[in-house]
Amino acid sequence: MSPHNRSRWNPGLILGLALLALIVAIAALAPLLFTTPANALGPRLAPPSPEHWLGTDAAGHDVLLRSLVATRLTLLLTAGATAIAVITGIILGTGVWLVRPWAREIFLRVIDAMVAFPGLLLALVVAAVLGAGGSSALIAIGLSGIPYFARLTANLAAKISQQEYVSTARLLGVSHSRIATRHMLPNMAEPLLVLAASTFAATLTAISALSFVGLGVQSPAYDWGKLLNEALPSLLANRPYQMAGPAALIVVTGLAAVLIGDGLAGAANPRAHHTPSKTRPHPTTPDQTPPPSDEHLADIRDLWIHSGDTPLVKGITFTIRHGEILGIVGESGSGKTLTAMALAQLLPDGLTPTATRMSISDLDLRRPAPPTAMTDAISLIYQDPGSTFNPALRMGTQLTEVLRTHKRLGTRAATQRVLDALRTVHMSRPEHRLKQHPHELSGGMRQRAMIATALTVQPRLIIADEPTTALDVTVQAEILRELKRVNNEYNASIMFISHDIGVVRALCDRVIVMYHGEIVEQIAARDLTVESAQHPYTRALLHATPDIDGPAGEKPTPQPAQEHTHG
Ligand SMILES: Nc1ncnc2c1ncn2[C@@H]1O[C@H](COP(=O)(O)OP(=O)(O)OP(=O)(O)O)[C@@H](O)[C@H]1O
Repeated sequence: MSPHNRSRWNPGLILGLALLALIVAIAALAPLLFTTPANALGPRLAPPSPEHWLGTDAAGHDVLLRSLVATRLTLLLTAGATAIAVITGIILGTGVWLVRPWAREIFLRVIDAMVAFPGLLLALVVAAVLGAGGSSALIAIGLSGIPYFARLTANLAAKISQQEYVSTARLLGVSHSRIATRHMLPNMAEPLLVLAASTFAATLTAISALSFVGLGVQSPAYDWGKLLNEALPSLLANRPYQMAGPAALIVVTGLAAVLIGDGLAGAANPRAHHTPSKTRPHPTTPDQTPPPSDEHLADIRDLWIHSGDTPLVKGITFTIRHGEILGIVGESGSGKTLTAMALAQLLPDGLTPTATRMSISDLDLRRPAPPTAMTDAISLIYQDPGSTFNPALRMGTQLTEVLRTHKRLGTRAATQRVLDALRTVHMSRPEHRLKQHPHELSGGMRQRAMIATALTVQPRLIIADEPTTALDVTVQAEILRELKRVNNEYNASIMFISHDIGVVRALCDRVIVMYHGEIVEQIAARDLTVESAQHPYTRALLHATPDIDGPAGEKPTPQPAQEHTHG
């Protein structure tokens, strides 16, 4: 989509709406005004003249008047068939991502097979079975459009279903229908509108084609396709003007649909109305009490994660104490994220975890845990604050969702809790933020909002997976300070995944070094120096880290991390 399409009223949309208004006006008025003169018989096969602008047909009907009268029936048939294809296609295409993986595979293969079958041929078969006529054409073309639309919707939904806000909604136990309607469909609205508009244009030609070959609308009714059919002998006899009326109306209507789809797509995109914010932080005091402290919070023993027969994480064992910040470092692909996702029960399809023990307090994470228990146990802060939130929903709706869904708080109480948390993490103008969409907040603000969400539910473990990698270096330091403060003031344990040894050393108490799916070293953060590290891989990592010269044994305040790339 080009940038100029992102304003609410763009020239394409205006032109499309004007053309559609014209066509709809013709559809509404022409049958009322011209049915009788369109049925009147005059001279046969007359050329264009002041009385008959586009001439007359073989029976002596005025071609222009019949083209105008046919508009209503053609539009109704096209709209009906489009509605069948679009609505059913959206339901199927979104639904496949909400069912179990094996059922999804079957559905997708069936849809693929149906897409491969030529749509018009399917429509011909259906029309032949149901008998020729307008309503059979409507059903036939509608049905033949479903697989195509379902496949496109499924492709869009595939991407959205992997977004972190959908994972989070699943983690929170939000119902399938709600995930589909609140989280997935609004984020597919833009491409779906464009697709619906092009489907309308394609349906128009398909319906007209069926009538043209004699399987659509039957006499005495007529649509544009039927008029083209009747004009065919004239075309062959060198009288092309008899086709001009229906042909021009088909082109204009199709053009209107495409222009509107493209224009609406720009308007439907919430990011199109971005107003950057210019406010400053507004610090206030926290009002929450620390949870009680025991010894070990998380206990993971012999955790394996397999993709088919391939082990990706190979029997790792570690614990996290209450109030501890555990760093996990290691090169890209060493299994850091998968370990975290296994704890959160959010491993991608196809990956299987096994462990002799995997628990947070008394919650056994080897079995599906109830959503409320998971919410109390774990909060996630992802790397990319841009995809953490649903771009179609206001921050207030998203930040209060967990409190409304799981803590059963009313909207007012939930909002108050969120506001307190936002103030705690030094979010500027928190009331205003709740009314904004995620794209209106900077990356740092979105990460603060994520930390605030963690504060509102007070989980026992916060998993932060490279939470500052996507941020500006100055913002990184602030976010790290907030994490440290949350840890200090609320005794929240944190599992902090990072590539940045300097940050890990500054922030964490203890560090796990991972390499090829195994833990090669567990070491106190203050010992994370070339001299103290035991394993050659850890020493190699430390050698490769330029900013590790802080005084050993002393824990510095988190400093702005070096900018680094994420593998
Ligand atoms: N869905 C999946 N299917 C198969 N293999 C996967 C899947 N997800 C990750 N892997 C593989 O598992 C290994 C560990 O991945 P993981 O994302 O945990 O690494 P990481 O240490 O977090 O890396 P990074 O720092 O780049 O995020 C990698 O080799 C990766 O290619």
